[in-house]
Amino acid sequence: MAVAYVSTRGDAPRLGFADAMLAGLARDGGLYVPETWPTLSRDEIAALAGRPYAEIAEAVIAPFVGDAIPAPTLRAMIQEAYGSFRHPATTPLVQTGPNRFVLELFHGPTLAFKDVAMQLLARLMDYALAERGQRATIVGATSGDTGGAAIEAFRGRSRLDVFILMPDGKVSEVQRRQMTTVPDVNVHAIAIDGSFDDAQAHVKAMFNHHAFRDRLALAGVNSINWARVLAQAVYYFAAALALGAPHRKVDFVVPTGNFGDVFAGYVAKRMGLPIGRLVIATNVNDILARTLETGRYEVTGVTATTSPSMDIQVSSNFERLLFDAVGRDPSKVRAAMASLGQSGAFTLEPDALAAIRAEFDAARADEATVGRTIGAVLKDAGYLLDTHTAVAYAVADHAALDPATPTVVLSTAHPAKFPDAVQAASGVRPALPPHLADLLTRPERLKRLPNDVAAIEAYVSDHARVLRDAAA
Ligand SMILES: Cc1ncc(COP(=O)(O)O)c(C=O)c1O
Ligand SMILES: N[C@@H](CCOP(=O)(O)O)C(=O)O
Repeated sequence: MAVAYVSTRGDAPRLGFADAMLAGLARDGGLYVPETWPTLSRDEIAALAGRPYAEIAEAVIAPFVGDAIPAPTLRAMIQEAYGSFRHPATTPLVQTGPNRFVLELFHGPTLAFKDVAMQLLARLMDYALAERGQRATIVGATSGDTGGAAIEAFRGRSRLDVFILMPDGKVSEVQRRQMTTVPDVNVHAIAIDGSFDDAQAHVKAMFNHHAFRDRLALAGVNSINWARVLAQAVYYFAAALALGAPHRKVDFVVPTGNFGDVFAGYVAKRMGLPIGRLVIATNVNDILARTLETGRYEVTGVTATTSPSMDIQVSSNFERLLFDAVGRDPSKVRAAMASLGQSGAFTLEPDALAAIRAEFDAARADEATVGRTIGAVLKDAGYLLDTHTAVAYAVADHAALDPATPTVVLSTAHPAKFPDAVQAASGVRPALPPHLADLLTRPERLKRLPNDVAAIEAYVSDHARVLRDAAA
């Protein structure tokens, strides 16, 4: 049966899978979520043990897609998407200690976990647009990895232009170059004089500017897009199955910024995967750790760290969790988001906080701890962590988790994306894999714009092929 999608703010059309995917942000400013959670039975989960990643992906994703895409077409897209990964397991597990595992999510083309969802999303969106004979204009915000993964996945696609906003000077050189060295005409890398939170706010403002959104046929590739989160739920299944699920529980520790990745773990749990604890690991930009501690979600300034992709204060997907935590009452979500817009904060009701604490723990790791962790894990386990993964590894070291339950630390990026920080912490300078070996000498193309949504809208309007074709 087809699942329908509703907005967390309750005032946008109820949509099917393809429309929700193409919509990105709901028209009321909320995020689409499934109206009900499809589940897999214990036997259905058990039957996936030992199956290839693509088969697990199909079993997890198909119930959310319903009849929007014929099953053989979906299967082919999934197989093609993960065929581009450099590891046969797609997302392999590496044991680094007693009951401690690292889930390597960085074997896709841009060396970050974003590839897992983005390689599939590009195929899903292309298919949906081709079915309708339409084009779209993607606007996205990045703190480093979403942009590169989106550009790689959508480059050269005739139905889509992609405009990515990054905070100028605040992503690593490798991350910047993955966005600026792609010559395809449908790719536009834009640096704004602001933070990731500013970039994300501009993207949401463009979606909430309905005349602009409709004229450009805007689409989103950030985790505001439900399909992104859905594709990320798959690796929780793959990892847990490899460690004995559904016959035993697994805990996950997730380096967190925009709350998409750890929310995907929550989705897997809602579907029936026996996950124990979901641990939110933040760097010193610790809004989520503070929220779980105090019940108050309060935005403060962003501090630059060695894990730049997690230098985020406004965690978009927290709104999806909030929706469930307040009993799916959209008026409560609207009130919280209005308060966030007006005063930069909202307070969780005691029941909502208790519901969140029932599933999640949260803690932060400071810069010194992250550096020490990279050095210690290399020394003790012979394993080189990237800085984001190290945040989660450090949090896992101190979390009150059951030692008898396997702990999986999500490794969201390859260390070679952050060579300076990793070298400073470990003495080892990680090398880029062969397909990116000449990245640092490729010519760059980057547009710099002020931190101003009107200037960004003007640039997108001037360059989007949707409008040029309409005018021709
Ligand atoms: C390497 C890396 N780790 C962790 C995160 C945080 O993930 P999320 O934003 O889904 O919480 C990001 C950014 O999304 C990232 O690029
Ligand atoms: N950390 C991300 C920020 C955007 O997150 P998303 O999951 O909502 O796309 C990045 O690296 O760009």
